[in-house]
Amino acid sequence: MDGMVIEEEDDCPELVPIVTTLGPGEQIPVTIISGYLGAGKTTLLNYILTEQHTKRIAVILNEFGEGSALEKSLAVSQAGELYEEWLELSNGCLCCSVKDNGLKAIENLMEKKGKFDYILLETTGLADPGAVASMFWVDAELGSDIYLDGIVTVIDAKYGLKQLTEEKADGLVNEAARQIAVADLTIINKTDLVNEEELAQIREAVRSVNGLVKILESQKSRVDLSEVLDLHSFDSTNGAHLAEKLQLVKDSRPHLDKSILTVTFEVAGDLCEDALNIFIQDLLWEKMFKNKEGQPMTVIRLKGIVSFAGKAHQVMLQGVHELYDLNETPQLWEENLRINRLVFIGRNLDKNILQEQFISKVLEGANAN
Ligand SMILES: Nc1nc2c(ncn2[C@@H]2O[C@H](COP(=O)(O)OP(=O)(O)OP(=O)(O)O)[C@@H](O)[C@H]2O)c(=O)[nH]1
Ligand SMILES: [Zn+2]
Repeated sequence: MDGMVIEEEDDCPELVPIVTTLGPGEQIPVTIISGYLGAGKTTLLNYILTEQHTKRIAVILNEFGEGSALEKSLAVSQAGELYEEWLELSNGCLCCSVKDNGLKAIENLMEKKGKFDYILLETTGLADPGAVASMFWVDAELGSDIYLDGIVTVIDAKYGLKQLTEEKADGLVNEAARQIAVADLTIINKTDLVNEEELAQIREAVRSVNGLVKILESQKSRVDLSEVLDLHSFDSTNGAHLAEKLQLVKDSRPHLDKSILTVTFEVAGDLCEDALNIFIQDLLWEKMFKNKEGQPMTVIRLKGIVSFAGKAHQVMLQGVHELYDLNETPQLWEENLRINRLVFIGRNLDKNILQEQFISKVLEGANAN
């Protein structure tokens, strides 16, 4: 090796060309499993692995090891058999680690072990699942083999309420509330530890944060897996299902002080597509909208079905943090029944202000400019 420059061993898993053996539409779903410390995430993973025998499932666990080193375990399960591979990641921050290395690590593993049918990703208890979700979402646009199927948040029936009401310094968003805000499905676990009244309280608190989320209850994270896997939460071919759901959403009562909550409204008519993009960007990126107290509205999750002038099909709107997407669904509008429905989950949201802005800026014909 005389005279040769030896490159430092990189912490990054080696780069592997992505050989796509999957046909179109054969992408692999990723379900993100989030939840506060000790809520029952690993218990849920283990339950899925023992119950689900027909799928080859890859599990990504993120646990903090000694010091700042994060050890990342990749395990593959088939018919309940587990084998593991360890990846050392230099970065203590999950979302950054995943952003830089995670997808490559998954693709790398698939190279070596063959394709999986499903990927489960357990985030650490304090992680923001929205940040992890965004990473898969961005990649989906780059034509990845992997797509985000849904975000599942496990909640501790006994301590969940306390975790939700914990005040954060400097106006930071409570992590437990954030995890519920971005979830497609929540599982209130450890129901054996509470009575009916306590269970009703936590259920109500979850609903007050996220008016759209499905709520299951469990002991030892035992839930019907058909309610957890293959949710297709972000799939525009699922537009009819979302449209139905949006009709049932109600504004949530602020349950907790300064909390995250859900607001929803519907407006009949056609929208201007460019104006909608500007409205969403002003809201998500520029944080231009303020509530009556002058605090900027922060949207964590956004969903909607909207109607564009001249388009026969319904369009699905999806947003997580600062990312959003508009996709045409297979659903056709019924003439004269074009009703835009939007649901916003976040902080400092003022429904009336949002709705007024939406009508004056985005609705065709109502435009004052
Ligand atoms: N009583 C009771 N205990 C449970 C239930 N589900 C899980 N546990 C226990 O709660 C503890 C935490 O469960 P985990 O599945 O490790 O929780 P986790 O969310 O993965 O925890 P972290 O990864 O440390 O954040 C374990 O001791 C479980 O056995 C339940 O339904 N009832
Ligand atoms: Zn765990």
